[in-house]
Amino acid sequence: MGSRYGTIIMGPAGAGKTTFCSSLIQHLKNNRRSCFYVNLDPAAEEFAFEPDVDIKDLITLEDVMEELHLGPNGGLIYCFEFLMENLDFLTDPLEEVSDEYLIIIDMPGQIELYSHVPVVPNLLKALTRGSLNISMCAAYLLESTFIVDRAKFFSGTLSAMSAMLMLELPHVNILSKMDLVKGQVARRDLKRFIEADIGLLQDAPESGLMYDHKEKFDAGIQEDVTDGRDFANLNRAVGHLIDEFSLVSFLKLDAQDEDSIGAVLSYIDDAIQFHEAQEPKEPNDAVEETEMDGMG
Ligand SMILES: Nc1nc2c(ncn2[C@@H]2O[C@H](COP(=O)(O)OP(=O)(O)OP(=O)(O)O)[C@@H](O)[C@H]2O)c(=O)[nH]1
Repeated sequence: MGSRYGTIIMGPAGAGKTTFCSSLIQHLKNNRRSCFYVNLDPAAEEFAFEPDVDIKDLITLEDVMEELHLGPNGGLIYCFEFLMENLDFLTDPLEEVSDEYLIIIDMPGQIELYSHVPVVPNLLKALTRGSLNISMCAAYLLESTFIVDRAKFFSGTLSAMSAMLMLELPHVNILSKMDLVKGQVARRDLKRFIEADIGLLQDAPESGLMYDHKEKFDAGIQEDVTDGRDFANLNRAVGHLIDEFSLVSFLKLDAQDEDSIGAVLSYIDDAIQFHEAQEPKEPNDAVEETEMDGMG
């Protein structure tokens, strides 16, 4: 069991990470729970709740891009490497956080951070091992509106899977912005996406065409059929990969809905075994018993 408990909120740009953090903090406050909010996005601008630790007090993306003439992605990697060299900036305040707090870490949206550069795995190792010993769950957000475009959805699913494999943490995948999913067809489709049904990749097996290609096919628009088949084969292979891992499923999130936030939080709590840590500890029990004895 950890000494501290936390969740790291990840996902592509605009997936709703900061909004989810704010809703989660509000929900925790409503339920008289304590939280410790860490912003690790060196380009973040506005927060509904002021972070307890903000990477921008150490380094900002704007300064790095200006002074080192780096682009946004290179600049971001530099910011994280700088953070790793000055890790006390983050670990010292976290040392003060006790086990009844939920530590919430808001991350930037550049997905290369979760796919192939080692800086985030290294950061997480530093937080989850050693004296901090944070029991941590990764929450990976994808926009539910992606369901209108299956190729995007599956590329999102692959990015979630890549993060799961690279970070080696308990993982909760979340479909955000559920309030934007409207209409019967969208809701019917959604059911299949929640469990990442690979059959979706083979919706048009007779033609071997993907959704977008099928629409063009139905509309009589000429396409290079060989490309379509290759694409379908690739999709099938990707589908089997996702299926074989059986790891990718999604929770639904509407950041404006208190029940929806509560449901996602309960998955996070389970993943990090938060409630087990809050049960009365034996030494306290012993103190209570002694006090009871004294009263007699
Ligand atoms: N309708 C709806 N909009 C949402 C929801 N969550 C976030 N948004 C909107 O989506 C946009 C992006 O939200 P953010 O929370 O800034 O997303 P982010 O993932 O932190 O973005 P980056 O930090 O740029 O990667 C904002 O305009 C939000 O208001 C939601 O549950 N429903």
